[in-house]
Amino acid sequence: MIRVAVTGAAGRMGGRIVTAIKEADGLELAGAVERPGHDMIGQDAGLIAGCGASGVKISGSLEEALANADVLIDFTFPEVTLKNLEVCARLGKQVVIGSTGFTPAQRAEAEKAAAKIPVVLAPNMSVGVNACFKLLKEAAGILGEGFDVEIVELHHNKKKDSPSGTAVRMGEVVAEALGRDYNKVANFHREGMCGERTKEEIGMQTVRGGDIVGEHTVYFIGMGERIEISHRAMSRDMFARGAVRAAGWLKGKAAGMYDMQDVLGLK
Ligand SMILES: NC(=O)C1=CN([C@@H]2O[C@H](COP(=O)(O)OP(=O)(O)OC[C@H]3O[C@@H](n4cnc5c(N)ncnc54)[C@H](O)[C@@H]3O)[C@@H](O)[C@H]2O)C=CC1
Ligand SMILES: O=C(O)C1=N[C@H](C(=O)O)C[C@H](O)C1
Repeated sequence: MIRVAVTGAAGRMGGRIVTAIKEADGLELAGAVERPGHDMIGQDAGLIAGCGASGVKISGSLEEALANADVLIDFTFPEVTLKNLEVCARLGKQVVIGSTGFTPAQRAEAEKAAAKIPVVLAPNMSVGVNACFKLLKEAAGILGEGFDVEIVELHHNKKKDSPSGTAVRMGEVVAEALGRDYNKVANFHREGMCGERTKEEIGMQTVRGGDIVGEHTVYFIGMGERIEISHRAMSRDMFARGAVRAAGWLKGKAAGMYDMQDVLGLK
């Protein structure tokens, strides 16, 4: 049995992950953590998630939640994730990270911790989005320079980072396939007399509102034709199932940084 602890256990993703662990074969919930001072500390993690009593109380201490766990699933925020990674590296626990919004410096810090323990870090745990990454590489390779690339993402009004981690990864995949540097060609802002679109830029547009779970479209816009590769998430459950699958996959893996493409055998 693989014993899993979950951070952000009372959050939007945390509750779905607690439920997905309950539904998975070969894994069990061994710990749950929330931000110190959170109202749900001391409550049963399964009851808070709505999937029935789990016998695991939400703790305010990561060390306490990890005491009986092999692996941590962390969907919180980059600053919190990096602190949690440090603790896991010290205790020799495996980690699955779904948090998004890492700066390049924060990403480098995560890579450093992953030299000591096996870590899966992915901005999107769904099979569909990971299939889209492959399709985008192929589409960009076929369409080449003749098509303008624009990426639009839509999410709920509580999302804190922009653009989404998934949109950034989509931009990186397309840029790499076209021989461009995403950090140089991503254009996040057009306003006023900003001039004509350059051939190289990749436009990154963000929409926020209501309860949209997550939608991403990459437009390849040519002269007289347009290709759109879209993914729409209808619930958070497939993200949670992907994270749980990654937690099972980590068993026996060497220290290092992995992503969902590794877990799904798409590399
Ligand atoms: N990789 C993927 O497939 C997906 C990634 N995400 C990402 O997951 C992250 C979380 O998203 P949501 O669940 O919507 O946010 P949320 O705000 O609902 O949940 C985050 C939870 O973390 C808790 N938290 C804050 N500080 C903490 C600490 N020190 N220790 C333990 N818990 C702490 C908060 O109290 C909250 O309950 C975001 O970065 C989001 O972009 C979301 C969906 C899918
Ligand atoms: O915050 C969210 O909700 C989501 N975040 C991820 C991202 O930033 O790409 C994945 C998903 O779209 C939901």
